[in-house]
Amino acid sequence: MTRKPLIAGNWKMNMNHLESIALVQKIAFALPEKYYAKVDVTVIPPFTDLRSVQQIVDSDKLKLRYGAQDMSEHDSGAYTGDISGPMLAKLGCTFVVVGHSERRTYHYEDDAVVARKAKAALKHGITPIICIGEGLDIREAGDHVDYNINQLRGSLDGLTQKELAKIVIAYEPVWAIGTGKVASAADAQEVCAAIRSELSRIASPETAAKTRVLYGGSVTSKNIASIVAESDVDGALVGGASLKSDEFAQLCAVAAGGPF
Ligand SMILES: O=C(CO)COP(=O)(O)O
Repeated sequence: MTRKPLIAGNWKMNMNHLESIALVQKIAFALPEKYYAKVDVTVIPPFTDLRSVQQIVDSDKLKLRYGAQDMSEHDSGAYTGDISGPMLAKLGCTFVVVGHSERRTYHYEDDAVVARKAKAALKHGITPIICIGEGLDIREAGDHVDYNINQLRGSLDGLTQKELAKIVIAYEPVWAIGTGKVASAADAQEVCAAIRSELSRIASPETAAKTRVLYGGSVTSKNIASIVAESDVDGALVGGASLKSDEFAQLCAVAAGGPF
């Protein structure tokens, strides 16, 4: 089965709403519409930018999609500072990242809460991009495959078969995030393939065959070609390189098999 690659630009805590308007317009200009037949592209701005991004995407009928970097497991209520699935759905978000290693580290999110957030996203028609990934100590000990599979199981706990068929997984080794130390294409393939076989067990072979498994960690327009050439890597979750319009557009064009 061929899976359409997905490139997700995670802006993290960068870009105010005015900057977000400029960046989306520049990406739209730099990546001609024809590329969207071969690659899905989404930006993942901070919450404060989503309304501005929505307005640009809607008014210019862009094929670019957008999503949020996190969401609450709850629909509403006394959860100061949190943002709910219904709020994101109302803003037209297609995706939400859950379980990013920065949330796991700085906000102490564990697999159980990640799984509940993923379930909440699906309840509101938003596709969760569920992140897993090992630290350097685990990689050096050679335990990375087992570690990621355990994290995957925990982060999917309680999802029904129907829900499992609607998710995106992102493998982001923590040691490769923001460090310039990209995993080799073979390293990315090893874990992404293991994720797919586990999905085949906990969901079904059909679901595993159609689920997009992304790689993230120091992805640029220079290394994306070798990463997406791997049979089980279906795109990338991109941090730093998603903040520059030309670089991000180039990266998406290469993921589409271009430039053409
Ligand atoms: O964490 C990441 C995307 O979610 C990766 O960040 P970098 O691409 O900056 O390494």
